[in-house]
Amino acid sequence: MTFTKEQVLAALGNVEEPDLKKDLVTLNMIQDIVIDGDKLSFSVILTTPACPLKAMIENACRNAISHFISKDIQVTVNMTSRVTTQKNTGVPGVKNIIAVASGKGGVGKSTVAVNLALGLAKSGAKVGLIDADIYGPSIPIMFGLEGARPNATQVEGKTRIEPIEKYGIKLLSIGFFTDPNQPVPWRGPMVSTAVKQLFNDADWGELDYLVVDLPPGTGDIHITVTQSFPVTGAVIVTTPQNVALADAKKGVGMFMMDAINVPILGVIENMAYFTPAELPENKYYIFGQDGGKNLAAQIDAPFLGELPLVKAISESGDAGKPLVLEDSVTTNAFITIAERVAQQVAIANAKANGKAQ
Ligand SMILES: Nc1ncnc2c1ncn2[C@@H]1O[C@H](COP(=O)(O)OP(=O)(O)OP(=O)(O)O)[C@@H](O)[C@H]1O
Repeated sequence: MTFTKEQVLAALGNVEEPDLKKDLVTLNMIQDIVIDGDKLSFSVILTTPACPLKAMIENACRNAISHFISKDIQVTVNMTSRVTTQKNTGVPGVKNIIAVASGKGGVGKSTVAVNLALGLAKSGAKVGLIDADIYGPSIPIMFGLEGARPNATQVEGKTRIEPIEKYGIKLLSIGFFTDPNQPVPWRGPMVSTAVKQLFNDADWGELDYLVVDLPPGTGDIHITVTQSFPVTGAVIVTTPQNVALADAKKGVGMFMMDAINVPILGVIENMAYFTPAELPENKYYIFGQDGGKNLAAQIDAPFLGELPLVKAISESGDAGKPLVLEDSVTTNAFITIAERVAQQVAIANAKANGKAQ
């Protein structure tokens, strides 16, 4: 049997990228086509290694070859990825900045930021994490890094900070530079300078995603981060109670202001329901149901998922080994959320680059 590269491209031109609503060939996602007798291999370059549609796209490619050319071709599909970016993130080497925000404190914003960063890294992406929660930096504890001090060197008269590497990601926390027992009287300009240094004076190297844990509410740090660096988008964490939702809405309003204008990648509902460890099938919606989903609908943003209220989440955070690194039902919930965030980043980039319908 003989077939040509042109036939392969024509067949794969029928496979649509479901999020970007264009075909894989137009999007330049098909590469390395090799034909050897009745054997065919090619690569599909996804927009993120955390693509939740990976299996579906691979199947669609196989079906297209079988349907449009022949059932007898032995197809090898190499699913790979190149994380997309917009023109300039303002931090050299960093492709995407993802801000994690909440209206109220204590809703689990840091827990989500940490597990999101590690979930993205688990998929194979290069990830960094900045803890910009100047009022209560909790990331050192969640990584078992209390008291750690990153190395800083002077290069040509400028300070270069080396992010700490743990569990496969690079991280910096404002907590590494402050004494946890001393309330620091941070003032506006000092806060801005300190946070900007975490971005500008650190050797982040090449990163697909830089996740930023913002302080709760809306304030100086939000303005500094969003105005100094082109943030790809913000993820909003809320709990289901009305008070939390009302505050989350205020937070969303800030990102949507003309002067800030950061796309909302979606809403995550944390502590959505309680589930006892011995009865994981049972879900008790003790704080009410669908609050996060309704908020997402109101602001016309994607709903990225629910996380249960489970002891393992707080225990793992306190023990310095975030739950996404373990193997549990809740781990899967975090992984799904990380995939959906990566998907929304890819959509935001495609829109900004005029590549999505
Ligand atoms: N889904 C959950 N189940 C159980 N405990 C949780 C869950 N999410 C967060 N926690 C716990 O709740 C506490 C607050 O979480 P976290 O520090 O992530 O919140 P935050 O919104 O970042 O708070 P802050 O106001 O300090 O910014 C922590 O002890 C954390 O382990």
